[in-house]
Amino acid sequence: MTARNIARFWEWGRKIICVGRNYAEHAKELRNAVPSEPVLFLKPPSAYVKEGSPILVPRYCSSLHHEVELGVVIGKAGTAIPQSSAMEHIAGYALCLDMTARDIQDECKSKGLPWTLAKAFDTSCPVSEFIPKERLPDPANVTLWLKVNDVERQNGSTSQMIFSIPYLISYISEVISLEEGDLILTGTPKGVSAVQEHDELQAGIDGIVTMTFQIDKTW
Ligand SMILES: O=C(O)/C=C/C(=O)CC(=O)C(=O)O
Ligand SMILES: [Mg+2]
Repeated sequence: MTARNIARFWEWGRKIICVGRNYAEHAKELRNAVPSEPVLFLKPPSAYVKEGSPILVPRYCSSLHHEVELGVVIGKAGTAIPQSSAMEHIAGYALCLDMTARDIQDECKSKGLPWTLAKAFDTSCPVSEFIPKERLPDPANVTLWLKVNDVERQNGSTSQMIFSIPYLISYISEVISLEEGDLILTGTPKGVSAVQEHDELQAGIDGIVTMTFQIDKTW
């Protein structure tokens, strides 16, 4: 079998594990309590979208929100990984968007239902190019930003995360074994807002990566 290229992790069909409410200011802007344990949910591999293809608004959604997040790409499989060796399991990073059907999420929350329709639809996980680990030596201190039609909406540092990357890898891998090519979305800083058809989203990590996506309708 040909060796797969980790730089094209989004083609591997591996799982996407998302962490929610990992920034206190974002938890507060949505009137949520700051969590004492990580909040986890999943996206399927069909959620991936790369630059050049549009982010699609699900037919049933009337409030699609952007959430810019640092993604961690797993390079070495593991179960119950100790925090002390967690960083050894990372191959690299990607800038990611956790696109969220906020109206549907609110409805799910009020009914006590899972967030699948709000978080796991096709194109709900736009990703940048792969960032090799060596290019981001201090992932706990990088600034993520996002603009909609050239207006800045999000700008936050990963230093504001409640749960660190080693803690998240350890916590997740106690429950869900991590495999090479898996992606962990580490949560969004404050400033999430709604986008419309034809909007242009630009996001970046200064000096490391930028990416641009257009919003389109599903039909
Ligand atoms: O609980 C809510 O109202 C919303 C939570 C999220 O969407 C969590 C995230 O995905 C995040 O914090 O990044
Ligand atoms: Mg999120």
